[in-house]
Amino acid sequence: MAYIQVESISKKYVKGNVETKVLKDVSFQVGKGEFWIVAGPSGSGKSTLLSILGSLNEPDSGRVLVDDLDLFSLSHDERALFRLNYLGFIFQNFHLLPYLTAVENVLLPTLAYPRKISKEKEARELLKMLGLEGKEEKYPKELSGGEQERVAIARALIMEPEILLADEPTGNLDSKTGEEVMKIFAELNRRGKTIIMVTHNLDHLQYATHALFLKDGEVLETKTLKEAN
Ligand SMILES: Nc1ncnc2c1ncn2[C@@H]1O[C@H](COP(=O)(O)OP(=O)(O)OP(=O)(O)O)[C@@H](O)[C@H]1O
Repeated sequence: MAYIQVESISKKYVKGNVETKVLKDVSFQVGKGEFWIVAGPSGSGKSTLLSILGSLNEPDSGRVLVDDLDLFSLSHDERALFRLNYLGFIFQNFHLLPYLTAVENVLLPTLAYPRKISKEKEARELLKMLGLEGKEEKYPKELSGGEQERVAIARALIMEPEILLADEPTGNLDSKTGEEVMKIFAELNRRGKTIIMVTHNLDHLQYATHALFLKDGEVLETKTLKEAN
C-alpha cells in the first residue's frame, strides 16, 4: 500500500461562464521516504495539485489517501489536525511574518497546536542545523533570500512532519543559493522525509527519487530516477 495515494483527481475552476479544467484524472502513488519533483509548464496545474495533496484545496472528483486516511472524507477540523501532524509547507515567497524574528517565525506552528507546547530549544537547533546560528533574533528583512528560505524550512520542520510539500522553493533564489537549498532538501530526504516539490528547474531532478511531469492538467509521465533510501 502506497504512503500517499492519488486516485483520479480532477479539478476545474469556473469564472463567469468560462470553465478551466486544471487537473484531469491525475493518479500516482508516493512511497514513504521518496522525493518527488512535480514539473511541467506554467499553468499545467502543479500548484493546484500540491494544494490538493496538502488538503488546502478540494478536488471535484477522485481521492487522496495519506497513510490510509481519506483526506476529503475528513471533517474540516480533522483535516486541520492532519495537516498539523503530517505536513510541512514551504512556499516560493517564504511567507515569513515581518514583525517576528527568525526563531519566532519557526515557532509559529506551535502556537496553533491544540496543546500548549514549548519548542524553543528545537527551533534554535533547527536554525543551527540549517546554518543560521547567530541569526535567531534577526527579522526577515535583515536576512538574505536564501536565509529566509531556510527559516521557512525550519518552520516547516518544527512539528516534525513526515511529509514536506514545497512549491517552487528555489524560485526566488539565485542559482547558487537554490542549489544550497536543494542540498538541504536532499539531506532531509536522506533522513527519511517524504518530499513532494513543484519546480520549473529540471536541474533539481538530480536530487529527487521520482518525477511527475504534468501537461495541461494531465500526467504526461512518471519516472523513477533513483531508489529511495
Ligand atoms: N483559484 C483559481 N481560480 C481560477 N483559476 C485558477 C485558480 N488557481 C489556478 N487557476 C488556473 O488554473 C491553471 C493552473 O494553475 P496552477 O497554478 O495550478 O498551475 P502551475 O502549473 O502551478 O503554474 P505556474 O508554474 O505558473 O505556477 C492556470 O490556468 C491558472 O490560471
